[in-house]
Amino acid sequence: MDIRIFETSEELDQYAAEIFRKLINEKPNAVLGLATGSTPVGIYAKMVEDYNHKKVSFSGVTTYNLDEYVGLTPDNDQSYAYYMNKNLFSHVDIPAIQTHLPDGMAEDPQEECVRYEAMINACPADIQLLGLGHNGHIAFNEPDEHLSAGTHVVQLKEETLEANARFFASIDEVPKQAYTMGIGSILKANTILLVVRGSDKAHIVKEALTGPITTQVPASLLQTHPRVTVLLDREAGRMLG
Ligand SMILES: O=P(O)(O)OC[C@H]1O[C@](O)(CO)[C@@H](O)[C@@H]1O
Repeated sequence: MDIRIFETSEELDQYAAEIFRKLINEKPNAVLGLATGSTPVGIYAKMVEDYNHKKVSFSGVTTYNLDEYVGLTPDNDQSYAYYMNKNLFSHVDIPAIQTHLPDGMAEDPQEECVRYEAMINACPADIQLLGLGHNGHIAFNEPDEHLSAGTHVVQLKEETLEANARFFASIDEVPKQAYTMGIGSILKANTILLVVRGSDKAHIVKEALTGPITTQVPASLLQTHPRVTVLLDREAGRMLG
């Protein structure tokens, strides 16, 4: 595991965007696994900057997002489809047909999971970007006695609803269910890029990266992957020896 700690968020964003730029320049038809939440916003901004400076083109790239809320339409400003358009897709030259998220409005959630999982399996990610939840969740794989390997619908934990309430008018508006790639789907990526910021995540960073591998800390399963790069700001990395 390659762990890097950055003095500033700007340096972290720059470094992460460079990883994507190099990959895409070497492999223009790269498959990117993408994440949402507050963590990757600055990284996407740098990727857009690189595109504007003609350092990279996304025209051949395919993307798969980790998750989506159940019941939100793509034009709902809290859906992850909306987030991706706002932060990345609408600013670069990626054709919409090459971008994929679970369909929050699918009529049959079970069928939607099967459809999404089949797509990911047919096209494994060259790189998977991940944020980290305060309880150790990755995508929406919440701590539990058992974790699912494939794409599935999850019931979000109270702490996740609380953490994500900041994006909604009130906690009651946060959808209670979400589609998420499973841990097995995530671990199929060739390379994993875990990004964490902030002092409030220092404890879970230490637990996930150096503690026992347990389903109670879903991110700890990343310790089993051969190619993981972890980018931390100084605050998130403060508890690592
Ligand atoms: O980047 P944030 O907003 O702290 O969120 C961390 C994690 O939580 C989620 O947003 C889901 O709650 C993930 O998609 C993300 O990786």
